[in-house]
Amino acid sequence: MKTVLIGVGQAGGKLTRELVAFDDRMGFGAILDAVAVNSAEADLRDIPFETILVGQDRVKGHGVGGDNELGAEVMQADKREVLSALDGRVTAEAEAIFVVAGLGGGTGSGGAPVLVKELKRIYDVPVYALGILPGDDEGAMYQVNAGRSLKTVAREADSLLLVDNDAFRSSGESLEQGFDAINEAIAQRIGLLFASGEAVEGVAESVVDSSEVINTLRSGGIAALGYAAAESAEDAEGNINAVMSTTRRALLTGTSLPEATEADAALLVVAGKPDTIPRKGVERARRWVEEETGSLQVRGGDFPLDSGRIASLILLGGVERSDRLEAFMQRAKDAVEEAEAAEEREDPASAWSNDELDDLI
Ligand SMILES: Nc1nc2c(ncn2[C@@H]2O[C@H](COP(=O)(O)OP(=O)(O)OP(=O)(O)O)[C@@H](O)[C@H]2O)c(=O)[nH]1
Repeated sequence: MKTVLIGVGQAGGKLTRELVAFDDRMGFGAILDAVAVNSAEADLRDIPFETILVGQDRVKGHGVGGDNELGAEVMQADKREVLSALDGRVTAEAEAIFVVAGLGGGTGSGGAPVLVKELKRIYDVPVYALGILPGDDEGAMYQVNAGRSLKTVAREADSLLLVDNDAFRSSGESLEQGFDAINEAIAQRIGLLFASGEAVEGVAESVVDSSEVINTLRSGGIAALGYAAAESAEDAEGNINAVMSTTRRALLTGTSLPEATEADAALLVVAGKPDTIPRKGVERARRWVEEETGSLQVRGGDFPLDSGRIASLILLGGVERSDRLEAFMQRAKDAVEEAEAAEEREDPASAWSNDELDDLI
């Protein structure tokens, strides 16, 4: 799927940089172009593609300090600059636009929904968001920002592909220490998804096409991506069980949004050397995904790749009902209530000016 990426905020910019690096390293050519947008000048310094500084008159290049309403305002005020930087980058070849952002901060969390809405008015290709959820142990501000941003982005975008930072975290490591490794892991999975419609090697009928990705995301709402890989056997027959077990692991323990298994639609992509991909194993795995997700729309396809490993990549569309998401929204709602209670303690009159309390979930 030929894609144009827009990274917003620090996390958005770093993850976009990682995605571009992975696509280059693998020689896929699925990412047509990328830009990074931020209100913090320092965060744009290490970005090797076009950058746009927003909100300079308001925050003087210092970022919005986690204030996502300010993040939305500066994006709204400077949207013309961002959109004109995209001119000529979203070419006729582009099949999708992805806005990439951490949902817990200020610039990405506030700015991404504004940008998605504008892009949808201008372009005919689907506009997706790739949103990063804050870890469990991040502060209340991050949870509140992410709860609000998630709702708005999911409404505005054609689909919001969610990545939970906790899903990729190694034990004993702080979230910050792990960011580089987390970004690499996410970039590998999402990068394979972008490339999986590109069919670099092989032209068999079973090869997955970009339209399968788009159709899986068509139901809108929230999406997740699962991945697992194993050593490949020499031939297809020897990989029947491997495909089944990588598919199970991809869905049950390898998704970007843990415990998201119920879905409206799914796409199972099996990547590996064409003559080692077992038709029987792929069909069996696809039926298993159908049962497990409860979806009758499970698409499937191969991703021919010259590799000694065999991998399952599962894209899930419409995972709003997942326990993990409900738990997160509850966490965000609790954090909002706590913040409002603290505000009321300081200023009792503020209780009457606030109507957002019950609107979060
Ligand atoms: N996966 C991942 N998450 C990150 C990274 N950096 C920050 N985050 C997460 O993103 C959220 C913070 O968003 P940032 O992108 O740093 O903030 P911002 O959008 O630049 O906004 P301001 O700094 O407030 O202007 C937190 O929940 C972090 O856990 C990163 O490199 N990778």
